[in-house]
Amino acid sequence: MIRFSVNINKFATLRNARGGNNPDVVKAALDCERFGAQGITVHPRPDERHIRYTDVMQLKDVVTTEFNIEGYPDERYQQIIIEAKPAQATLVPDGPDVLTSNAGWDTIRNQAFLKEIIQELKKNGARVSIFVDPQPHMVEGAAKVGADRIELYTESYAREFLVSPEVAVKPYIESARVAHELGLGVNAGHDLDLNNLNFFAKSVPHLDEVSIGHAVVCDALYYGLENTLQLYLQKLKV
Ligand SMILES: CC(=O)[C@@H](O)[C@H](O)COP(=O)(O)O
Ligand SMILES: NCC(=O)COP(=O)(O)O
Repeated sequence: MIRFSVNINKFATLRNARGGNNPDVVKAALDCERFGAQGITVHPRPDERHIRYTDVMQLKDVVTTEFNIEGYPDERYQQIIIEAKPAQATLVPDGPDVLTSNAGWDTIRNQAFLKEIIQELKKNGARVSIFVDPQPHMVEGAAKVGADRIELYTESYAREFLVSPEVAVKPYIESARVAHELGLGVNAGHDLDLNNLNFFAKSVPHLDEVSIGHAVVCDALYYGLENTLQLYLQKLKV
């Protein structure tokens, strides 16, 4: 079974646009769980443009599915992991000023840094996943630094899917195989949507989890949140 984690960042973007508490991000997380999500993902960025530190601290007490916290592992992020104790910590190499995540880790160049951070995060009981491009040597690097899982960065899949789904998915199939052989779990995310998800889920072996946020919230505007989550869950039945 491929697990579906809903990234709730964009609920917070909408809330922050008016300064009040509408939509209520905690309620959104609980509703996503009620409608079938098997995990809740957040990516609290340093400028708190969507998820805030205080959201994470409220969510940690109420999320009953897998809580996944993404972020660049600076001191602020490490402190969040210590306090929130999520089931999964997903390390992303984003600079503080990026619009959204735009690359995977260079697991070779950052070997020493990642090794040390991962050891520390694991002391807090978190499973550690690292965000990588679909390149077998980066997956091998992820195993060497002690990650439990990789998250395959699917932006290029989503873009190239529009031209040729088979070509787009090829590097992901290869990377997932390598990860599995090395004993790593396989997550995936970024720009997955109702059009491209089923082909990805059917094609990529050993897929444990996808995290999807932006498209879920866009689709919910048209179909409603409960229907939208059901549509995504259907696409993951392979
Ligand atoms: C790590 C990742 O893949 C991202 O998709 C991320 O969580 C999205 O972040 P934003 O919602 O800030 O664009
Ligand atoms: N890890 C990817 C994620 O959480 C959501 O990415 P997106 O669906 O908002 O692009």
